[in-house]
Amino acid sequence: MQQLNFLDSQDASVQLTPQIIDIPDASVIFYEQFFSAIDSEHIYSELLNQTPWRQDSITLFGKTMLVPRLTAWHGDPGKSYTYSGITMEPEPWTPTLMMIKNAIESVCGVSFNSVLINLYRDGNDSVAWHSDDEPELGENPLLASVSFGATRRFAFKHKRNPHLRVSFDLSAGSLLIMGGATQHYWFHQVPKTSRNVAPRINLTFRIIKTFLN
Ligand SMILES: O=C(O)CCC(=O)C(=O)O
Ligand SMILES: [Fe+2]
Repeated sequence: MQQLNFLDSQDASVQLTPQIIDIPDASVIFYEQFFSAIDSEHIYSELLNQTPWRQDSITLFGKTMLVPRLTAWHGDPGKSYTYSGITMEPEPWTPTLMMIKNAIESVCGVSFNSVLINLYRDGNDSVAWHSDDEPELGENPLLASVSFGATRRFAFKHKRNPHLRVSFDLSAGSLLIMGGATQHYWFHQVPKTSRNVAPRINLTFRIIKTFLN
């Protein structure tokens, strides 16, 4: 088995047993502690300092507002991505991002070509109900979501039966994998919280399709 706590090989506190999030019409797997606490702290401060954070705005129903979080987009050259009307050209992979990508690819069994990074500065930052179903992600996208920094709540809501909801905490070092029909049938969100929370960084690794793949 591959050594996953690659930054500090003395720290064996990683959890390599996946949990299945048992919801209908979806394929969701969760590793509560994929990266150790020590590795997670290290990765968090590297990402916080090295990432070219952007503050985007979106226009909805003629009203322009700031996106309630900072974002960055890294990936292979040419894998541009349109997200809520914003087209992003990818920044290059950094050694930190490559290390995370290699670690998660070893359990996902695919090769990701891009990553969207979100910085939730405090409890006022959030991501509203959505599904990652943009056409460039393909029919049944596989998304791997890694979190560092403060713990935030993550929730799923079924599109056809909104009473069907599941939520759980994403803490530092966790890995959530969504595949199969998940994006067809479910929305997800990270709601605002009135609790006094420190910043959180989330990365969603994605596969952007082009005419070549
Ligand atoms: O921050 C998270 O856990 C989720 C982010 C997300 O859903 C997205 O960027 O599409
Ligand atoms: Fe998402």
